[in-house]
Amino acid sequence: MPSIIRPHLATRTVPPTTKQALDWADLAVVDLSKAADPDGRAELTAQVCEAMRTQGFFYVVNHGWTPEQTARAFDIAEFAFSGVSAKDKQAYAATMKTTGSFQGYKPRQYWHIDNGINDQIDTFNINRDVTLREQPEALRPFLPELDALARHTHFDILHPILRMLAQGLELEEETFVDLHQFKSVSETYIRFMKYYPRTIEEEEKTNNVWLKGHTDIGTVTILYSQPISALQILGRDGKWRWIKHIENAMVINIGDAMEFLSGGYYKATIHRVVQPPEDQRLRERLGIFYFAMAHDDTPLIPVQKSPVLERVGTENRQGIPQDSGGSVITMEAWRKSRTSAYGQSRLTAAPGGKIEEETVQGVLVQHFN
Ligand SMILES: O=C(O)CCC(=O)C(=O)O
Ligand SMILES: [Fe+2]
Repeated sequence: MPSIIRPHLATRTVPPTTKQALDWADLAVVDLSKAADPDGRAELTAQVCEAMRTQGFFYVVNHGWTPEQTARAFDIAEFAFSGVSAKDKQAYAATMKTTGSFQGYKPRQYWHIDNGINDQIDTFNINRDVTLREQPEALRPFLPELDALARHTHFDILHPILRMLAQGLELEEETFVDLHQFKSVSETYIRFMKYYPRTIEEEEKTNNVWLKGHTDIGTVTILYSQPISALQILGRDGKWRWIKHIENAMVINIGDAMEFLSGGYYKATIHRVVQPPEDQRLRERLGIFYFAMAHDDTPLIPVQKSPVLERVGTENRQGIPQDSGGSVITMEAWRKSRTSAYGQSRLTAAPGGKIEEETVQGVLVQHFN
């Protein structure tokens, strides 16, 4: 393989982890190097399925990407915000409302959080096929590295996880991989995300919530672990717990689309982002994510012929998404409706005041404060 030219970039100083004792979520750590042989895979499958049926989140380590490669990816993520002009960010703005796609730059303050307060988050999203759209000139020299990042995450992390999720349903191993080909019409994309510290008023009016509790739209979300603590998951006991940073690990969770495809066997876990603990409060928080979606034309109905689903039945918390005529909808229709509504739609407060709701394609979607 020809080696990739790596243009010079400033090296980010990685912020220290918090010293505070937080109520950490106790998540499984999956050693992906064991996936190479069948016995190891069987062991991991049991671990992954248990994690998905209980916590809904787990870590992946030994995934074949070095700490140096991860650090470089964060340097590029930083540059995507600091090295691209405001004019270009506007020229390459994401058009969620009109296209239902997050591709491009989302400016700060686009999403409503609570009580009239909007987000302080920049996002930049790029399809895994980095050639699909034109990108800002400043970013073009980094496209080969972004391509490598997407391919690594897709083939070395996403696909092994999808194989285990299929095996957990006693399906043919490639069932979900076949719905997530790298070369396909689908939205699967890299996201860079930068959170900025907020004013006291913003903190007070949102109860310190930076990104409302939600489930992800797609099938599998892969988050590059980073040191600023702020991500929390909602436990089955109704308690929010913090996700702890593990160096060079990935944090994995599934989204709505996998919940639909698995007939509710794997559940999309609710998570949110809150103000970091005191010793990290003034820092910016930079994130890298890989949001996987099934091929655009995939109908979001439970996969057929799963002996597990035949035994336990499908119990889908959210039901099956369908259009106004009652037809099953596709991944494309789901992601577009959710994306255009997100942070913009009028939500209805559910009794108790903590949850707001909306109906998207016939399915109840909840947002937590
Ligand atoms: O910033 C994080 O850690 C999580 C972000 C998130 O949940 C999302 O973008 O869907
Ligand atoms: Fe999320």
